Amino acid sequence: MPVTSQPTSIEGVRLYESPVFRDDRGYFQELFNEAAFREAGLATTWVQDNISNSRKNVVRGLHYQLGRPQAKLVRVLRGAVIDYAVDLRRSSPTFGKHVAVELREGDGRALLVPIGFAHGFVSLEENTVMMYKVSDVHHPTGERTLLWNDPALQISWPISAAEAILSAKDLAGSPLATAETYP
Ligand SMILES: Cc1cn([C@H]2C[C@H](O)[C@@H](COP(=O)(O)OP(=O)(O)O[C@H]3O[C@@H](C)C(=O)[C@@H](O)[C@H]3O)O2)c(=O)[nH]c1=O
Repeated sequence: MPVTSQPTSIEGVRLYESPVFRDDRGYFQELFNEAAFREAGLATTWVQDNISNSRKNVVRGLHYQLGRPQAKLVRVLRGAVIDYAVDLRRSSPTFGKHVAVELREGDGRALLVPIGFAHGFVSLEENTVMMYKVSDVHHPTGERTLLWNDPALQISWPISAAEAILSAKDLAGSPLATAETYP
């Protein structure tokens, strides 16, 4: 069955949709079919699959890697998130701008976060499970965090800083003004 794709407000960030077959048992979906994604225009070679489980109001991000940058193909297996991709390509007309997309279990959707973007999400439900493919391996010394609630990003998060649950690393993220970026 074909995977369809649609653009977002930022060039290169795309939303893919796979058919979800529902019946009285529940649903079935092909999570990843290489040929179907290639037909839909996405021929990236993925080298690693990641999964995370988050309590409600967990914010992870906004993350990117220097040296070994990663494209990410992001979907939600349980619960729901608002997912964000922030353009960190200095030469881009949309530098500093972001796309926000709601992803939830059973929606058949996958968001492509290309190389050159920071990525993050907020979990809207308890035990939200996110799964994503990445195009390069984890490179701890190249990991960077863009400060999730830097006002310069103009992201309207659905929760306040007091409600958000973040890692120590993410609390200490860099604002856009001093963040290292991509060419
Ligand atoms: C990202 C990553 C982490 N780890 C380890 C390092 C650490 O001990 C533990 C938790 O790592 P973190 O706190 O960085 O996990 P997390 O905050 O979930 O990081 C992820 O956030 C989302 C938004 C992304 O876009 C991902 O690319 C990734 O950066 O897992 C790996 O072994 N491999 C990996 O690829």
